[in-house]
Amino acid sequence: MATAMSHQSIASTISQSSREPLNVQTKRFKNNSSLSYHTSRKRNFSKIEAVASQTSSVSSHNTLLSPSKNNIEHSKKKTNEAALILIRHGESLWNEKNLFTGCVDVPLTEKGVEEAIEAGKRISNIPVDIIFTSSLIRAQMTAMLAMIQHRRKKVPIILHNESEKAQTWSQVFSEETKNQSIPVIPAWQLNERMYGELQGLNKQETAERYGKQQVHEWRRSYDIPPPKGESLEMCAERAVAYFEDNIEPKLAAGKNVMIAAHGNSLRSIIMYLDKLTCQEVISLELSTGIPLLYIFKDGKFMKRGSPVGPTEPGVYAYTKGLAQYRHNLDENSEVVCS
Ligand SMILES: O=C(O)[C@@H](CO)OP(=O)(O)O
Repeated sequence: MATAMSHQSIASTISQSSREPLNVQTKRFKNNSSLSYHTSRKRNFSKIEAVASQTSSVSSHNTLLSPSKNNIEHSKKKTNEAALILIRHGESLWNEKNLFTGCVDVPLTEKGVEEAIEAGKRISNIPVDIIFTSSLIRAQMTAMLAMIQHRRKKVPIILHNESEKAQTWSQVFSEETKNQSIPVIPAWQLNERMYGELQGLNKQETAERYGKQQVHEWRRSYDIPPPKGESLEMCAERAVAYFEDNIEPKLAAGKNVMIAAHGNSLRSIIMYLDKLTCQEVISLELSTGIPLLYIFKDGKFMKRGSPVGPTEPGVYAYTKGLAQYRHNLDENSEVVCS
């Protein structure tokens, strides 16, 4: 392992320029980086859909995402308000073993499965039209397990856009079925920060070997990468760019979005949403399996905390749209929950 890492304190290594809010930095990345930034039952459902929102699509290649008649109708009712749910995956087998995980693709533990189900219950009354996940199984398991709890009972379907054949072979040919589905878009850009030569090492043992301070810098500083890995800044460069280019346009079109990702890719996105400084993000910690709600309105993100339960009244008071959606779910509960 490379050992010639900086031993400066976190405070002294964060440069003046790196204290700029991330939105400023992101613009700089874009300029300078070579990285690519780039019946009654039916009526009831329609009513819920109309409130939940709205429009079409990421890519015209995938039939799940191409605008159906229903969606075209909904697009007429487009609002500029949408819900954004962020969720860090449930506990993984390597979280349990206290190993640096990064981009190693390990599944959830039983506790992680339970956390994902619990998270799903907490957000079961909040509309979700499209899901973005990392390409890693722990985030995808979390998204799927959470959505199985959702009252709307739509089926989350992973879009396979890795090749033309994969797209063609996974097409759906029923409009009705499409309308009862939620597209799940995997993106490597939302993956956990690549932990370099720390991946697979025990966190405690690494601290004993290299010193607590050094390991803390590797884990929580903004711009110090672990040996041959990504710093949070590098992770933000790809995760925030993906968010801006692919997720924000969906929210702007009134789509309700859920993102299932990782501790550090989500820390970098939250840094962008909350306009945190490089100092402030250091102390930001995310628990596994805890959903966080934002409302996107008029181009701004409003932090709404973590819904503690599906019936928490406060959550639905945030916007008229959410309250109406919840009301419609309750009115049609015998249909929706069957
Ligand atoms: O090991 C990892 O990939 C991450 C998240 O579990 O660890 P850390 O908390 O050190 O960023």
